[in-house]
Amino acid sequence: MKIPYIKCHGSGNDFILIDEIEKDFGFSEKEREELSLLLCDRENGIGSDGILFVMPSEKAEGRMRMFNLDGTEAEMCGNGLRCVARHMIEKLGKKEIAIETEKAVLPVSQVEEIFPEIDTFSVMIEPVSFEVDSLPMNFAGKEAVDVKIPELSEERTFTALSVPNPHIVTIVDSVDQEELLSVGKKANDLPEVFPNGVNVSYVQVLEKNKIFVRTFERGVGLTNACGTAMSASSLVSTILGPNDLGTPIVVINKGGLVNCVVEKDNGRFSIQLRGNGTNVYQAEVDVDLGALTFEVSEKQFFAEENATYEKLEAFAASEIGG
Ligand SMILES: N[C@@H](CCC[C@H](N)C(=O)O)C(=O)O
Repeated sequence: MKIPYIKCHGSGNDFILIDEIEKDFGFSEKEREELSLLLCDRENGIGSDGILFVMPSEKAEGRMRMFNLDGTEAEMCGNGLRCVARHMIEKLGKKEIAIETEKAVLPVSQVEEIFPEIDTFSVMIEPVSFEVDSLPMNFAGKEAVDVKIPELSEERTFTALSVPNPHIVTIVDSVDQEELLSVGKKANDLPEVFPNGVNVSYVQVLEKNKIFVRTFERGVGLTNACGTAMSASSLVSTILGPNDLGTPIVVINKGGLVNCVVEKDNGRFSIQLRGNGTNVYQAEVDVDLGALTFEVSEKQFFAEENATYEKLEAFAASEIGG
């Protein structure tokens, strides 16, 4: 089976984008899982944090399904949605469209650059809920805001929310990556508390409306960035920290930076996530799922936009002393 794909990323959170609108491969659910396991593998595969399947939709201009590196499907993917938004916006020649995701049809658009020469895409992150049932999380209370989860840490307090994939967020003085790795692993090996697993983020407030976020992603591990996690972290650091509603919050991550605007309307929160959707290269992969082998054709790199992105990356690194 020959599958054309685009290797792309949002803030260094990298994906294999497969356009099923161009060609219907008729993938079964098992094949989507197998493709993710085979192709995302960092050692023996193409290597990526997940696969973005772009599909036809009856409700919007397109549909996104996102599978993690471990073959599980996520309800939502913020960085991935920006890549899909870019792909569909360029394909249709429109600036504003809607994309169907697992839990909602979401508006996406091309917006003002957040960094010089970086084509910027805005995606709406919703529905947002603090109800523990929405993650789900087993907890003695309807919400878990700034609470201890003794199974994870004796000291830290966490806030649980779905956006709509499950997240817990803690605000720290400085991000300890080893601790995050250990807490992330524990949280995803704790079905009695998080039956579906959970994304875990450590957030450092750099200044008002500027934060640094590191995330242990469910189904992947530590990634350069997680769009829904940066959105969740912006919201939590607005409620519990100094950030403002309705104002762009600069979110620095290991792979770059994004802006998040947290809004509250009629008691309901939503978040606009704005950032890059960068194409690294395009190629074709010839996959034999029976033999679990594949071969990649010659890659055509998008050299100019990758060079431009390096400037943003260098700037983001300088913001955190890297
Ligand atoms: N990196 C993504 C989120 C991907 C899904 C996540 N690992 C999950 O299982 O919920 C993002 O940018 O939001």
